[in-house]
Amino acid sequence: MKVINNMSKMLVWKGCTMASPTKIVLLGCGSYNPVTNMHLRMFELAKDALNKTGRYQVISGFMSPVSDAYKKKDLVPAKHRCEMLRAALKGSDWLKLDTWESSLTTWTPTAKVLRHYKEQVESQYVHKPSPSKRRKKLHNNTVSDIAQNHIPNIEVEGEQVPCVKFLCGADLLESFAQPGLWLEEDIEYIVGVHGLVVITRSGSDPLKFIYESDVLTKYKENIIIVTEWIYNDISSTKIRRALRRGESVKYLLQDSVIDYIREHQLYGTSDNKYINHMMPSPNGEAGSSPETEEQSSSSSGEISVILRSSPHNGYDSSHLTLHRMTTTLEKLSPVTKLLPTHNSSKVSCISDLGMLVRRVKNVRYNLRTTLARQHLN
Ligand SMILES: Nc1ncnc2c1ncn2[C@@H]1O[C@H](COP(=O)(O)OP(=O)(O)OP(=O)(O)O)[C@@H](O)[C@H]1O
Ligand SMILES: NC(=O)c1ccc[n+]([C@@H]2O[C@H](COP(=O)(O)O)[C@@H](O)[C@H]2O)c1
Repeated sequence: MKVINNMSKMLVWKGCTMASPTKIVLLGCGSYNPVTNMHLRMFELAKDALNKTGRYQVISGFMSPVSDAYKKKDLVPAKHRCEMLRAALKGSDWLKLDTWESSLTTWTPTAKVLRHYKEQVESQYVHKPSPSKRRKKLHNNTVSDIAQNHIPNIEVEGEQVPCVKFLCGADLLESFAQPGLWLEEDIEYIVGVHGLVVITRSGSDPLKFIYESDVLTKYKENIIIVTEWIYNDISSTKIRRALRRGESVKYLLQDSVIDYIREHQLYGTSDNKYINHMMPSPNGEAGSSPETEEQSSSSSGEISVILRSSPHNGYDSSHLTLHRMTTTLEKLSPVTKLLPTHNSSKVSCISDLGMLVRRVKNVRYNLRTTLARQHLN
């Protein structure tokens, strides 16, 4: 009983009661180029941590991709980044995409995005539409919303205006110290008015960083650090690199995002048609009807053999099975005494651990076209 009494005292002292935790809307800003599982997980971590305090109740999370005007290296158009987010968020009932920031033709500092968001949330409470109207608008956030510049509606109960908190990784927090990157007054506004939820990231030390910053120390009560104990250093940069190199990104991104990337040939995947999915079954058949494509370059006399996971790839030249192609290659190398050379040729193939998969990427065999054809046929 004593414990409970002490606890309720503490909550009263903080200006809260167990019955009325502060409602929180989490806003994450980023490039989302592309959105990774870690971007999504950040929201889950933050929600759990805030709800567990008993002082807060997270009611919604919004992801706001930066506009094309940010001009970050390798940034694909906002249209694609929004679509990938939309696909990734289909599985969540509380996370949503906000296209307002990405729709602007100029880059918007994060403080301004937060201010805009705060105004939107507050205006929804002052002019609260009827629940039926709100429900109607809620799932209507399509790419065309970019033109409408509206913020998705927030499902709320009661009259308490939620607080908008900024969710970020510890690396973003530490970027506050980069000269010229953030305005002092913006940092003060973000931390002082909204507050931060910071997810730890490898190589960062947010506590030390806060200690070393006067402005962050001043508002340290408004900063909640959430430790990610399940070490996870996925970053969009690493994902783009893997895609560019034709490496699998499965289980790092949502499958729907991988499908979108492949369909639109983003991040250099047009050169690497095999980007995921293709785990052969134990009997040697690839799981998703792989196809191989033989292509020869008449000018150089070289041959490229490319595995494709798409069942309809638009080519009509002969298709080899995965197994046959692998075997053929293994036979060819010793016969022709041609070793893979690193700077010419392009052969992508996979074989298995128990049976097939070994993945050989971007290895080029200097084979004469005639010789290759003779052996392949
Ligand atoms: N693995 C991670 N752990 C913690 N925070 C992360 C992680 N990945 C991204 N974030 C955070 O997600 C937000 C959006 O970041 P952004 O889209 O720039 O992702 P990124 O993966 O860091 O991108 P890039 O690698 O392209 O710089 C930022 O606040 C960033 O700190
Ligand atoms: N001064 C600022 O408001 C400021 C500076 C740098 C990055 N950001 C934001 O941080 C987010 C992540 O940016 P990066 O992908 O460059 O880490 C983006 O939404 C970007 O707009 C804001």
